[in-house]
Amino acid sequence: MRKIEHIGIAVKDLQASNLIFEKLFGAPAYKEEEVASEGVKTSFFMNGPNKIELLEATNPDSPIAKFLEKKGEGIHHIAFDVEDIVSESERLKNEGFTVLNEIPKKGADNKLVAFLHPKTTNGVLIELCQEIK
Ligand SMILES: CC[C@@H](C(=O)O)C(=O)SCCNC(=O)CCNC(=O)[C@H](O)C(C)(C)COP(=O)(O)OP(=O)(O)OC[C@H]1O[C@@H](n2cnc3c(N)ncnc32)[C@H](O)[C@@H]1OP(=O)(O)O
Ligand SMILES: [Co+2]
Repeated sequence: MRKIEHIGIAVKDLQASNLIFEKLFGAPAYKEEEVASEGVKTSFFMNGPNKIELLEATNPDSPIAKFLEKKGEGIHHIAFDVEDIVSESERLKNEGFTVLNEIPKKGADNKLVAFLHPKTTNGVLIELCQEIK
């Protein structure tokens, strides 16, 4: 695992939250993207070297819809940049973490992604991200 790639924030209304984060950072989202397989609409902001991903649910079975129901809006996951997502997932599995998808999935912003169950990471959902070259 290398640096933090992004922090994911669950929101109820993406457009309303875009306005809040645009005011916060003084610059608009550089990208909006729907990822149907995850049941989310996303927007991305850069602030210096840091990336923030806002996520709104697009259906009631989405992980974001469930999270909002249980915990409300707020930080949903921390994503780490990895060079090789398959070998890093394997390493983490061998260390005892529960890898939720051993076959990486296509995420947003040109990434392959895999998740570690928050029950094995002190209650924090961890996303691994490998850039698709
Ligand atoms: C846009 C693509 C991608 C990107 O490119 O960046 C994304 O970021 S996609 C983000 C959305 N996708 C995911 O989150 C996929 C991974 N998540 C999951 O597979 C599930 O959400 C889960 C973590 C396995 C939980 O699912 P499930 O067991 O069905 O939900 P429950 O609501 O019953 O929760 C069980 C348990 O886990 C706690 N929980 C759930 N989500 C989180 C979270 N984000 N952070 C911390 N804890 C979480 C939940 O509170 C429950 O705890 P207990 O009540 O104590 O049992
Ligand atoms: Co993410």
